[in-house]
Amino acid sequence: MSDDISHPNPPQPGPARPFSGAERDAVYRAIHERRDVRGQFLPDPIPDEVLMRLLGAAHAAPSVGLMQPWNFIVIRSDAVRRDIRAAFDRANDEARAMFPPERQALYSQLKLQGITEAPVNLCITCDRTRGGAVVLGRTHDRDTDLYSTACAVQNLWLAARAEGIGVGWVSIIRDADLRAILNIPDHVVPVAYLCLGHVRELYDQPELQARGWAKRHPLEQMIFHESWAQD
Ligand SMILES: Cc1cc2c(cc1C)N(C[C@H](O)[C@H](O)[C@H](O)COP(=O)(O)O)c1[nH]c(=O)[nH]c(=O)c1N2
Repeated sequence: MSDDISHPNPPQPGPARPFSGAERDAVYRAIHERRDVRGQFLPDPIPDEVLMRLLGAAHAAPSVGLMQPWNFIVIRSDAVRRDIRAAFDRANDEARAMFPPERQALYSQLKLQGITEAPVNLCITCDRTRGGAVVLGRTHDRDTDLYSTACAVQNLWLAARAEGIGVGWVSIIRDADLRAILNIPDHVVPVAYLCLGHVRELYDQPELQARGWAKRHPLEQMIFHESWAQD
């Protein structure tokens, strides 16, 4: 059953305007040159209009049923960033201990956050109640609101690369600490805690790969045809 047929004046799509070669290259460049930034933040403030463009990119993300479940908690205060940093330090000690002993020395050498160096921190949250009890597209997978919020994070991350702003995602924090420090209510999930700031230098590959912690897999290994491939 569709009510489109009886719609007196159905909306019509406009032309799919093609990208020029340069525009297309710029999109791929942002994708491939985006990096997770931990140690290269400059102290220069991020102008409000730049931050608003980044938040506009996040807010333009796809979302299940157009739910737009996100909010953006903008954090500039030294006191809050110090509290978050302390929460990270506690969690990072726990995290290190979870790895096999032979990996712990290398883990200790990794810088995994730039919370106090980055002039802006941003917590992107997901309000699981937005849009009411039944949301189009979320009926059979409740977590699609969380996936939508991750799409917003990635939009911001790519736009930031184009703006010369580095972004670092910090997930080594206990959920309860984040909730307490930022006063986040129970029906809202903090999806991403991000550090933002200008950067002059970026790695040309994932820093975890450059430091010998992990390797990027070849694309060919990730593609299956018709069904999950057996080994
Ligand atoms: C959900 C999620 C959570 C985290 C990350 C990413 C994502 C997607 N990453 C960054 C991650 O290590 C990085 O993206 C990969 O190593 C690939 O590097 P590039 O992003 O290509 O530079 C990350 N990095 C870090 O130093 N501390 C962290 O807590 C996290 N947490």
